[in-house]
Amino acid sequence: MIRTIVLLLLLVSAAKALGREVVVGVYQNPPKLVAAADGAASGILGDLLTEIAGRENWQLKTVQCDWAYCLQLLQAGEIDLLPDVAFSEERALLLDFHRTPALFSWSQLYLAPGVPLDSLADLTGKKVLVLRDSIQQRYLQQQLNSAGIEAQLIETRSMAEAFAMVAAGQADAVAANHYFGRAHMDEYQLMQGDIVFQPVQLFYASRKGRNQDLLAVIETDLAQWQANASSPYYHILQRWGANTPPLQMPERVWWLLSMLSALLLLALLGAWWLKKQVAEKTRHLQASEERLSTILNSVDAHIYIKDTKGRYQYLNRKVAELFGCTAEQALGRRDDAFFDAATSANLQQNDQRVLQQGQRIVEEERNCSLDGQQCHTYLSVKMPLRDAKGKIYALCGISTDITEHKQQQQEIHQLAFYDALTGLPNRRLLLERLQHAVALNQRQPQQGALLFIDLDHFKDLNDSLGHAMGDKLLQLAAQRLQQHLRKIDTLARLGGDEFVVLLTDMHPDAELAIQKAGLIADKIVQLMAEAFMLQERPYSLSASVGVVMFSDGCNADELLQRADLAMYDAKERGRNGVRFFNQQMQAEVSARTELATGLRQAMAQQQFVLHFQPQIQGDTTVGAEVLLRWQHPDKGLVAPGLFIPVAESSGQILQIGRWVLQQACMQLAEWARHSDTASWYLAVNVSARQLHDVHFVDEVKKALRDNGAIAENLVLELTESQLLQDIDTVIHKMQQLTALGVRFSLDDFGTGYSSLSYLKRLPLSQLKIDRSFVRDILTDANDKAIIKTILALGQSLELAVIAEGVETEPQYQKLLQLGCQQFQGYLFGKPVALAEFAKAQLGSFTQR
Ligand SMILES: Nc1nc2c(ncn2[C@@H]2O[C@H](COP(=O)(O)O[C@H]3[C@@H](O)[C@H](n4cnc5c(=O)[nH]c(N)nc54)O[C@@H]3COP(=O)(O)O)[C@@H](O)[C@H]2O)c(=O)[nH]1
Repeated sequence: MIRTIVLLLLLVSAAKALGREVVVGVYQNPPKLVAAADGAASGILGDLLTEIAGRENWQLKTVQCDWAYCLQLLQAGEIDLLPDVAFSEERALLLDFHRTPALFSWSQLYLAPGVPLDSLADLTGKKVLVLRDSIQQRYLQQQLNSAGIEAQLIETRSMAEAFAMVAAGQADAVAANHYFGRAHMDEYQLMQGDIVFQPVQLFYASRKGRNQDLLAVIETDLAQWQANASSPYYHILQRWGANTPPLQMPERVWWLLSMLSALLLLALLGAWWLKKQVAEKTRHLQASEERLSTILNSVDAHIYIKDTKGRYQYLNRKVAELFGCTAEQALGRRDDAFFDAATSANLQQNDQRVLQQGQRIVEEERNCSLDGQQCHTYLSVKMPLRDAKGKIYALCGISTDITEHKQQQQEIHQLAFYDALTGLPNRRLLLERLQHAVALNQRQPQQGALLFIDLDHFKDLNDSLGHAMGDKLLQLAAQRLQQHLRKIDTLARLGGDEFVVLLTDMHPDAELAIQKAGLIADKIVQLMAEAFMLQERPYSLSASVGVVMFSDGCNADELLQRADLAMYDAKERGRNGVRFFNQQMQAEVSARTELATGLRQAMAQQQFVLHFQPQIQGDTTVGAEVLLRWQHPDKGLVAPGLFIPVAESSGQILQIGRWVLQQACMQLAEWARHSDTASWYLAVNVSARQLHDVHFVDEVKKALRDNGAIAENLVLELTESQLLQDIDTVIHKMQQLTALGVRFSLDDFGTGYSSLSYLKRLPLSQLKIDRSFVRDILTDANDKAIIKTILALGQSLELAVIAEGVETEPQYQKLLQLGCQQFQGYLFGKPVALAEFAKAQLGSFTQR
C-alpha cells in the first residue's frame, strides 16, 4: 500500500516536472486580456494565468480567436481554459467556473461626441454597437425590447473595431466593459455615457466536467492572493493600471446601477401599464367594432365604402345579399361585377362627383342586375372620406331601397290623377293642365279650347244592359276619342259619361282656331255616333259637345263651367250636336242661379201659394187644377213657367212638389166635408223629377193619409215626355197609386210621341188635349182633326178627355160638337186664389 502511494506521488511529481499542456483561448480585450506579440496570453487575466501556470509548471498553449469563436472552441472542448468569462446561469449549464471571481466588471455605453444620452429611452433611433454573443448584447436587447425602445443593435467582432466605428461616426454608441472603455475612450475620443449596466464577475472557464483540476488550482491561488495585498494578483493589477480595488464596485457605479434599475423598473411598469392600456383599448375597440358591425349588418340599408378606383373596401350584409356573395368575395371588386353596363356607368358618374369634387350627393339611383332582369330604385347618400390632410381616399355610401315606396307613390299618383276605369286623366289632372295652359296662353297667346262631351242617354244603356256594359262602352269611347286626338291634347274623364278634351296651340289666328275647334267637335260627334260593339252586337248612341275658346281673364274653373253650359245647351237643342259657349248662356245661368237661391228663400218664407182653375163637365164644376204661384215680395205674383224649370234642375221641385201635394190633399179633405164640394177633385201637376223619385208613391200616400183626403178625388197630371224614361218603373208606381183610387191624367196630349203601345199599358183615366190645338180649332183643320182623333182615342181606350185652354164660346161649342165633355180654360175661369175660386164656383158659374 505504502509502495503504491509512493509510486503515485512519484508519478505526480514526474508529471509536474514534465509540465502539463494547457490550451488557452486568447482574444483582444485589453487590459483584461491581450495576446502578446509572441501570441502569449497577457493582460490582467493573461498574466495571472501565466503566473499560476509558472508555479504549477503548466505549458500554456494559446489559441487566438475573437470572443465569439473562443467561446465556441471552449464549448467544443478544443481549448481548456478561457479567461474573462462572465458568469451566467445559462453558461453554467455548459461550462465550469471556479468560485472566487478573478475580476469584477460592469458595462457602460461609450458615446460619439455630441450624442446626448441620459436614459435608455434616448437610444430610440440610435445605432449601438455590441460584441457578438456577448452578455451586453443579450442584456441590452432584452432591456430595449421590454421597454419598447426601437434602437438598432449592431454586432461587431471586437471592442477595438467597435470603438473605431463609433469614432468614425458609423454608430452612435458602443457597449463595453468598463476596463476596456476606460482604457480606450480617450484614444478614440469617445465619451463615457451615464448608462451603466450589468455588473458581472469574471472567471476562467472550462468545458463542463473537463478541467476541474485546473480550476481547483486557480481557485486556490486566487483566494490566497486576493487576501494578500502584496500578492502577484495586486502586482499584476497595478501593472495594467487597474488601481482601484477590483473586488468591489465603485459607489457611483452602484448608485448609477440603482438609478438604472429604478428607471428600468419604472420603464417596465410603464411598459406593463401601457401594454395593459393597449390591451384594454384593443378589447374596447374590438367590442365597439363588433357592435358597429352588428348595427351595420342589421340596418335595412345598403352601406358600403369604395376606394378612389371604385373598388369595394367595405360592404354590409345587405349589400352582400344584393350581390349574392359574401362580403369578402365582393371586396376589391367594382360595380361592373354586379350591375349591368348602364347602371355601373351611372354609378361611376355619381361616385366621381363625390371622389373628384368632394360633393356630398343625394341621388335616386335605378340599379339593374347584370342580366338586367332585377331593377330596384335606391335613394343613395354618398359622401367623401378624407385622411388627416383632407385628401379624399374613399367614399361612403348609404343606399335605401325605395322601389316599393316609388311604386306606391306611382299608384297614389295614378289614383289621384287618373280615372280608374279608362286610365284617362281625371278632373284634378285636367284642371292642373288647364291652369297651366291658361297661364301659358296669357303669356303667349296661341289659342286653346275646351270641349265638354256628354254621351246622350247613357243612363238607358246602364239600365238596359247593366253597369258592366256601361263601363265597357265608356272604355271603348275613351279609346276611340284618344285615337283621334294629338299627343299634346288632353282627353280626360270627369266621371259618369262626361269627357273633356283640352286643345292647346291651335292657331295664332282666333278665327282659324275657332274653326279648328268646331271641326274637332263635329268629328267627336261623328265618332260617338258610330256603333260600338257590345257583347258582339252594335250599340248606337250620340254625344253632345260644348265648346269654349280660351279668353282673357277666364280661369280654368270658369272655362270648364262654360264648356259645360255649352254642352247643356247642345243637349237642350236636341242632343247629338255641338254648341259654342256664348255670353247669353252665361246670363241665363246667372239668372238661374239667382232664381234657385230665391226659391230656397221662398220655400223657407212660405212665399208659395196655390191657385185653382175650374174644370167643367156639362154645366157643373167637377174639379180644379192646382197651379203654383210664387208671391214674390218685390216682383209680385210669379208664374210657374218662370221658376219650375229651375226648381226641376236644382232638385228643389221635390220639396216644392211635396208641399203642393200636401196642400192639395188638405183642400180635398176640406171640400169633402161640404156637400157642395164633396165631389170636386183636384188635378195636381207632377214633375218628371218627382215621378222618378223613389219616394214618390210613399209621398202621395202620406199626403192623402196626413190630411185624410179621398184618393179618388186626386188626379195626378203627367206629361208624355216624363214617360219616355224607365217606363216599367213608372207604370208600377202608377199601378200602386191607382190601386188606392188615385187617378192619372196625361197632360199636353198630342204634342209628344203619342204611342198607342204605351198608352195601352198606362193606368190612365184621362187625356188632356193641349191648348195649342184648342186655340186654332176653328181655323186649323189639322188641329181640329187632331182633337177629333184624341177624342176617338179616348173613347176606344175608355179614357175621359178634357180640353184645356178654352177661351171662347165658339171654341167651346166646337169642342162640344166634336164630342168633348170636359173643359178647362179662361172661358170658365182663370186660375185664382182659393177664396175667389170658391166664391166664383159656388153659385156664379152659371152666370158666365
Ligand atoms: N210640377 C208642377 N208644375 C206646375 C205646377 N203649377 C203649374 N205648373 C206648371 O206650370 C205650367 C204653367 O202653368 P200656368 O202658368 O199656371 O198656366 C196654366 C194656366 O194658367 C194655363 N191656362 C189655362 N187656361 C188657359 C187659357 O184658356 N188660355 C191660356 N193662354 N192659358 C191657359 O195653362 C196652364 C195649365 O196648363 P196644364 O198644366 O197643361 O193644364 C203648367 O202647364 C204646369 O206644367 C205645380 O204645382 N207643379
